[in-house]
Amino acid sequence: MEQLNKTQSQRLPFLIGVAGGTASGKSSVCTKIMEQLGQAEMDHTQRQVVAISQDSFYRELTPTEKAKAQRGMFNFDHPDAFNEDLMYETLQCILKGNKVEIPSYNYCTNSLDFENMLVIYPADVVLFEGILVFYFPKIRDLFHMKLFVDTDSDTRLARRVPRDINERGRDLDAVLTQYMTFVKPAFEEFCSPTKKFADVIIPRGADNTVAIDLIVQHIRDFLNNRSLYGSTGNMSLFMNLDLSSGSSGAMAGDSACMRILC
Ligand SMILES: Nc1ncnc2c1ncn2[C@@H]1O[C@H](COP(=O)(O)OP(=O)(O)O)[C@@H](O)[C@H]1O
Ligand SMILES: O=c1ccn([C@@H]2O[C@H](COP(=O)(O)O)[C@@H](O)[C@H]2O)c(=O)[nH]1
Repeated sequence: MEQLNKTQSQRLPFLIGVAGGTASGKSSVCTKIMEQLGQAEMDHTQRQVVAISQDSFYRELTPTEKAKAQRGMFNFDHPDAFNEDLMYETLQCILKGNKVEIPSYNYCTNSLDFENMLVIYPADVVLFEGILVFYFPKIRDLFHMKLFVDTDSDTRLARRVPRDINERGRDLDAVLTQYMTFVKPAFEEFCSPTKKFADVIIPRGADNTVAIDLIVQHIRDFLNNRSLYGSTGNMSLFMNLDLSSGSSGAMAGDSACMRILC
C-alpha cells in the first residue's frame, strides 16, 4: 500500500456511498450535502465531512491501453478498470480513523496524478462517490448508508458531452464513441443493477432539495447523537418514505421512493 500514509486518530467515521450513472450528479449531491453542513468553505484539515471519488482508484493503464483511451476505446466503466483491493484497503483505513493519501485523477491524461495527492484527514462523515461503489460486495458492505443518484440517461448524456469536451479534453467523436461502445452498456450491466442496494434513491440528483434536506438531517442527527448509533453506524429504527405515492412502503427499484435510516 505505497499510496497510503496513515496516522492513527480516534475519529471513526460514518461512511456514505454515493452511486449513480455517469454525470447523474453524484459530485453535485456530495457538494450540496457538504455546503448544507457548512463544510464546503472549511479548511480541509478541519472538516467533519469529506468527499472522495472512486476515480482515484482507477488502475494504471499500460501504454497500449492509454493509446486506446485517447481514442475513446478503453472501457473505464467496467469493474476491471478499478483497483478493488486498494479501494477496499483505503476505505478500511479511513473507517479505522486513519489519515490517508490518495492520488487525484487526471481525465485529460487518463491517469492517476501522484504529484497532486489528496490528503484525507479523519472526519466524522466520509462520502465515497462513483459509478461502481456498490458493485464490489466487500466494499458495498462497508457503507453505513447507501445513496443512489437516479437521473435519466438522456439528461446524463446531455451533461456528459459538454463536460467531457470542456473539462476532460475530449472531442465529440471520441465522447460519443466511448458512450455508445462502453458507457451505456456498462451502466446497464454493472451500475444500474446496484440501485437495489441503495437505502435512499435520489431522483434528479442535486435538484432534489427534499431528498438532500432529509439526508442532511440524518447526518446532523448522527453527528449530534453518535453514542446512540451502534457499531454499524445505523440506528435501530428504520423509517420508509415513499415520496411518490405518500404510502410508507419503500421499493429500492422505484426511483421515486426513498428509504431513510433514521
Ligand atoms: N441539476 C443539474 N442541473 C444542471 N447541470 C448539472 C446538474 N447536476 C450536475 N450538473 C452538471 O452535470 C455534470 C455532471 O455532474 P456531476 O455532479 O459531476 O455528476 P457525476 O459526479 O455523477 O459525474 C457537471 O458538468 C455538472 O455541472
Ligand atoms: O480516464 C477516464 C476515466 C473515466 N472516464 C469516465 O468517467 C466516468 C466516471 O466519472 P463520472 O464523474 O461518474 O462521470 C465513467 O463513465 C468513465 O467512462 C473517462 O472517460 N476517462
